[in-house]
Amino acid sequence: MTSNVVVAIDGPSGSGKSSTSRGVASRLGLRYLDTGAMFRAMTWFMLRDGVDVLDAQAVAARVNAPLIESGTNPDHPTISVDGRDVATAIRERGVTNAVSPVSAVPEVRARLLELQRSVIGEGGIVVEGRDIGSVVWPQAAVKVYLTADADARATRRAAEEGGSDVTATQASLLARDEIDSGRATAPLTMAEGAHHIDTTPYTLDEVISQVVALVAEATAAERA
Ligand SMILES: Nc1ncnc2c1ncn2[C@@H]1O[C@H](COP(=O)(O)OP(=O)(O)OP(=O)(O)O)[C@@H](O)[C@H]1O
Ligand SMILES: Nc1ccn([C@H]2C[C@H](O)[C@@H](COP(=O)(O)O)O2)c(=O)n1
Repeated sequence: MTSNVVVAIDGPSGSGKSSTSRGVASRLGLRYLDTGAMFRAMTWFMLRDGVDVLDAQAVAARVNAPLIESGTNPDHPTISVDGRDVATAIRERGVTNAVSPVSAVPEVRARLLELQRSVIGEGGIVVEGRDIGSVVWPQAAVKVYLTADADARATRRAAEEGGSDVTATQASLLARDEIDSGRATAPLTMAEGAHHIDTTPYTLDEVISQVVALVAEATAAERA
């Protein structure tokens, strides 16, 4: 009975959205959509095209040019731009530093919103980002807002990157949070009806189990 469910997972940078969402989708046999990867793919395209990413008009003028495609298998998610696999390229520092200003351009959000909704379609999917429960799919059966202390987020991310400097990593995460929370269109916010999970004291497996339990509860309530 979870087949058409939509699970919306939002939260600040590095709070555990991707790992939790993939784990939940895998356990429940659902699809998975990483909307951050779509914004990163758009940013990668702009940088490759030589667009000044701080010039909102220049970004808006090119917004319809790239074909962005997301594969939704949680065990092997993919992302491509004009048929080219950009899964690794979109995680590079240049994209990470430019993605928040590009994401604040209303035309970028409008184009990707349409794409995100078309992928969600009939449901059966875990979708993660910043505005999924508030804007993209406010009718989601389960909405989760993940957070973690800035120290925990930076330590986890630095370890994932193979020992990056924790202080610099934390500064980068917090800078993105500030732009993502402060933008005029679809800012990062906890959606109405969302369950807040502070992941700081929990292992990834424990957080996945908590979300799986919320999905079971919501789908049981729907059946009753
Ligand atoms: N509950 C947890 N306990 C310990 N480590 C965790 C937990 N959740 C996630 N992690 C680890 O923290 C790191 C960041 O997690 P993840 O990439 O899922 O965050 P995110 O919110 O999707 O980040 P971003 O917004 O930058 O895409 C990863 O290395 C992940 O394995
Ligand atoms: N729904 C979303 C998802 C992502 N973004 C922007 C803001 C993030 O800083 C950036 C990269 O996302 P991440 O890979 O860190 O999840 O994309 C957004 O504005 N809305």
